[in-house]
Amino acid sequence: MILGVIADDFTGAGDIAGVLTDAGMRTALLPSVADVAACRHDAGVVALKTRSIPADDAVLASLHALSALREAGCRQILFKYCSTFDSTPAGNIGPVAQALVEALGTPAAIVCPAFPANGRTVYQGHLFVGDLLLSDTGMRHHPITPMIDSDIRRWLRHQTEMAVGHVALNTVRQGSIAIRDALARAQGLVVIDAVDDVDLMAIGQAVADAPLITGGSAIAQGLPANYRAAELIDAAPAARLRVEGAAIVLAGSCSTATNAQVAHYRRDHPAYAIDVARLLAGDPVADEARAFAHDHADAAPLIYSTVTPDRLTSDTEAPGVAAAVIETLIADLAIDAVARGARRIVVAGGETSGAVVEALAPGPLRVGPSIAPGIPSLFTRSGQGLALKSGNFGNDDFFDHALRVLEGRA
Ligand SMILES: Nc1ncnc2c1ncn2[C@@H]1O[C@H](COP(=O)(O)OP(=O)(O)OP(=O)(O)O)[C@@H](O)[C@H]1O
Ligand SMILES: O=C(O)[C@@H](O)C(=O)CO
Repeated sequence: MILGVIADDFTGAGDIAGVLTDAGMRTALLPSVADVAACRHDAGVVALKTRSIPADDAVLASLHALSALREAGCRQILFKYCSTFDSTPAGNIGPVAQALVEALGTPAAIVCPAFPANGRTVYQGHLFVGDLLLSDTGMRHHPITPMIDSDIRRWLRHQTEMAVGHVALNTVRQGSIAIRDALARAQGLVVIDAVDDVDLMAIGQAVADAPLITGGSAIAQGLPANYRAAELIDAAPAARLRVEGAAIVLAGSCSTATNAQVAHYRRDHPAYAIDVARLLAGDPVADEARAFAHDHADAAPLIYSTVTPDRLTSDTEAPGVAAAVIETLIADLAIDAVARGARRIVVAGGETSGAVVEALAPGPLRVGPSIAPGIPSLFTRSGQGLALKSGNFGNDDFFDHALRVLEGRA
C-alpha cells in the first residue's frame, strides 16, 4: 500500500475512497483496522468512528490505525476529517493531528478541509459553505459538534497546544513550489487556504513528500498524480458494480440537507418517523419501526429520526444520550433488513452510517460509481449495495437517485 488514510467517520471514508478511485487509484474501504494487513490495493482507507468520542480514545484509535498502515508499507498518511471541520473545542481534530505529527516525527502538517465541489472553501483561515461562514449555516446547530466558529486556526488552538500556522491564498496561487517553500518554514498544524480544485491540485503537488497530510476528501485529488509521476501506480480500470433487489432508507442525520431529502422522499414513499421522546421513555418504538419496515419492504421504506434543529432541542433534553439510542435502533433495522433480503441500503448521516456498518461488519468494501460529489456507491462481498451519505451532502432527490445508481439505472 502506498497511501494510508485514517478517516474519522464512515461516510468521510467513503467520500475519500471515491475521490481516490475517481483519480485512478485502486482503493479499498476498510471498515476495521483488522482489514489493513490483507489489503493489496494502492490506497487503503480505514474508517474509524472517532469524530465524536472522547479525544484520548480518538488519539489511541488513530495511532493504532497508523501503526497498521505503516506496517503495510504506506509511504504517506492522510488524516481525513469532515469538510465542515466537525469537532468541539476539546477535539478531536487537533489532538489526533498532533498525535500523528508526533508519531511520524514530521515538523508540520497541513490542515485543509476545503471541498469546493460541495461548496466548502477555506479563505483567510476561515471555512465557508457556499457564500456563508460555516458558523452561519445549519452546522451551528449540529447535535454533537455545533460549529460556532469559522476561524479554523482559532478553533484548532482550543484543541491543541501545538503551533497553528496559516498559508494564505496568495501563496497558494503562486503554485506548488511557493507552497512547498512556505510549508518548509512552518511548524505544527498549518491551515492552508483553498478555494477551488486548482488550488487543491497545487497543494497536492506541494505535499508529495510530506509524511502526513490532514484535510477533507478533496485534498486527496492531487495525490495519485504524484504517485503516478513517481511510477508507483498505473491507471486503475473503473469498476462497474451494481445490485438489484429490495431497499431501505435509514436517516439519522438532522442536517439541513437531510431534512430536505426526507421531506422529498416522504412524498411518494412509505415513511416512519422515529419518536425519540417515546423511544427514550422505553415505548416499543423499535418494534413499531421494524413492523413498518416489514409491511413496506417492497416499497423502499424510509425510517428516520431526522428533525429540524428547533424540534431537536425541545424533543430531547440530552441529545448525546438520544444519539446512541437512535444509532443502535437504526443499526438494528439495517441488520434486520439485510437478514430479510434487502440488497440496497441508503443511510443518511456519518455517525449513523458508522453505526450501521459496524453492525453489518461487511469486511472490505469495493468502491463503485459516484452517486453525488462526496458519495460513492459501495459494495459488500455478500452482495449488498450501500449508499452512505454524509449529513450535509446530496440534492433533495438524493435517496431516489442513490437507489437508482446502486442498481445501475442512473
Ligand atoms: N431526533 C434526534 N434527537 C437527538 N439526536 C438525534 C436525533 N436524530 C438523530 N440524532 C443523532 O444525531 C447524530 C447525527 O449525526 P450523523 O453523523 O449521523 O449525521 P450528520 O452529523 O448530519 O452527518 P455528518 O456527520 O456526516 O455530517 C446521530 O448520532 C443521531 O443518532
Ligand atoms: O468531508 C465531508 O463533509 C464528508 O466526507 C464527511 O466527513 C462525512 O461525515
